Amino acid sequence: MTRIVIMGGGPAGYEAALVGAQHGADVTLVESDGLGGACVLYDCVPSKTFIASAGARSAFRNGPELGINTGDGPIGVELPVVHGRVKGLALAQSADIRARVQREGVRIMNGHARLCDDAPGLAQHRVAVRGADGSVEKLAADVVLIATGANPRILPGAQPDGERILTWRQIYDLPQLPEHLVVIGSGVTGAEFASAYTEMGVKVTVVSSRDRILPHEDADAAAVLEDVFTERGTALFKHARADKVERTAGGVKVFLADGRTVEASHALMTVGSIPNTADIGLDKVGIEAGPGGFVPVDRVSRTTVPGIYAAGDCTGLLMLASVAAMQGRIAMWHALGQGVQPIKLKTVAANVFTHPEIATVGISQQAIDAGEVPARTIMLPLATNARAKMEGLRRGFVKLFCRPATGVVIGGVVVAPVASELITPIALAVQNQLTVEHLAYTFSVYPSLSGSITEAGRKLMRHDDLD
Ligand SMILES: Cc1cc2nc3c(=O)[nH]c(=O)nc-3n(C[C@H](O)[C@H](O)[C@H](O)COP(=O)(O)OP(=O)(O)OC[C@H]3O[C@@H](n4cnc5c(N)ncnc54)[C@H](O)[C@@H]3O)c2cc1C
Ligand SMILES: NC(=O)c1ccc[n+]([C@@H]2O[C@H](COP(=O)([O-])OP(=O)(O)OC[C@H]3O[C@@H](n4cnc5c(N)ncnc54)[C@H](O)[C@@H]3O)[C@@H](O)[C@H]2O)c1
Repeated sequence: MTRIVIMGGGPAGYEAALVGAQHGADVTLVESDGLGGACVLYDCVPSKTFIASAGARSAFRNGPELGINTGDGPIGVELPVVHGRVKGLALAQSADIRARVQREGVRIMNGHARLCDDAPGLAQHRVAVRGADGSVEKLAADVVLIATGANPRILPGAQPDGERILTWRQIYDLPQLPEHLVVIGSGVTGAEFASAYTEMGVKVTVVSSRDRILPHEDADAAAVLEDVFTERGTALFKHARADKVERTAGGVKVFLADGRTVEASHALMTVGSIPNTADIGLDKVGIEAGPGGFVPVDRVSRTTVPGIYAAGDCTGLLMLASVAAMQGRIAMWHALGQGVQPIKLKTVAANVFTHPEIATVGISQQAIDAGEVPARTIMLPLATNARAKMEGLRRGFVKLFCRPATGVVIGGVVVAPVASELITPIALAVQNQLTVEHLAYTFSVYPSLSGSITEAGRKLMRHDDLD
């Protein structure tokens, strides 16, 4: 029986454990915190739960326009209830995952795992597990999966104190909403929290080292979000690198590299993550970490050392829970001799949970504009969609990209309140190489936002006829 040791119980680790157990392997999963990993306990699940509360508050904004009276004062936020719900849901999901993994016959060990081979180049590997009481157990393994995830990056001049200078993992302990929150970093994490706190009625300032919010996302989508921020009074400092953050009598002061300063009541640091790879014995097996400390892997999750695989955020491939889980499963299928398809990042659907949401799949507009990929494109503003008008939605759009000659769908972007749901038909088309004709002939419900997707298909199809 193949002995598998998995280091880390996030989506990469626990999904791999389930596959290993399903294929009859002897699987041990070592986790130093809780099952579900940082994803379930501190990052993805808590943030999306918090954002759900923020969204519930924003739902009242259109009330008067739609003839619904929501009273004169602002809509209140019961923060202890919001935070209690966030933490409760995270713990419950972690417990569900633990129970499921245990039910499948996986041995779960609580402790810190470290590779401890006597020398690099051995066919079998060993993992030392240090428990909370200091005891150490050494496990022999035919296959090891490194799935240790990542932690918030800390700026040397901005040490989080959990009170005023915060990482995104500390905000759920705040007793009250900040009076004025400065969010440092405008990647996906920064944008999501800036949007959520804005929707909660908090004054927010975003400090972005780049020329815009969401520098890695679709530029038109980011422009919509910037418009929304402007409308809601959320300030955006561009080309602004934070050097340090200091506590003041009443809050925090952020010092920007160009000499400007920003004062606020609280600072939220969202300047990226660093992989948990420093103390896991990579040197013992001869794995050299790549730039930024990430473990280099190929598309079937192999490291440079036979028998040792890596998956998830510690590889830095694409820091998403869905990608982590798929990398973990692929590692197990490969290790256990199952037929396996290498991971294809071009078919990954992703969503930024701002208000409105921004969902993407496939080839980006940027790659098309740069001439890297030939494509025909269409962008339909939601303002032309009948359902959007009924709902009072003015912002947002659907973009669709297809191959010039064949009309095969190669990507798309949706900006809408529920873009995370609307992207699926486009993702389905990209994954299965469907054409704009397939979309055009698909019945969408009338009236519906997804009608804009089938209409985009029709618009691109008509181009075909004219070619
Ligand atoms: C604020 C935020 C929101 C996000 N929202 C989304 C989202 O909406 N959708 C999405 O797809 N992705 C989201 N992500 C990304 C997603 O959380 C990560 O991609 C995902 O957590 C990666 O899973 P993982 O298994 O690699 O690592 P993790 O979830 O980090 O799990 C790794 C686990 O390994 C454990 N560990 C570390 N070292 C050791 C060791 N030596 N021994 C034993 N155990 C160890 C850790 O305790 C941890 O529990 C978000 C990220 C952030 C920061
Ligand atoms: N909805 C989701 O799926 C979701 C949500 C959150 C995070 N994630 C994933 O997690 C990963 C990390 O995202 P992230 O946003 O946490 O990190 P990131 O590294 O993508 O963004 C951090 C940003 O902070 C900026 N920055 C760094 N130092 C700075 C400084 N001193 N001053 C001002 N700005 C500074 C960087 O330029 C960068 O734009 C991404 O791959 C993302 O997709 C996904």
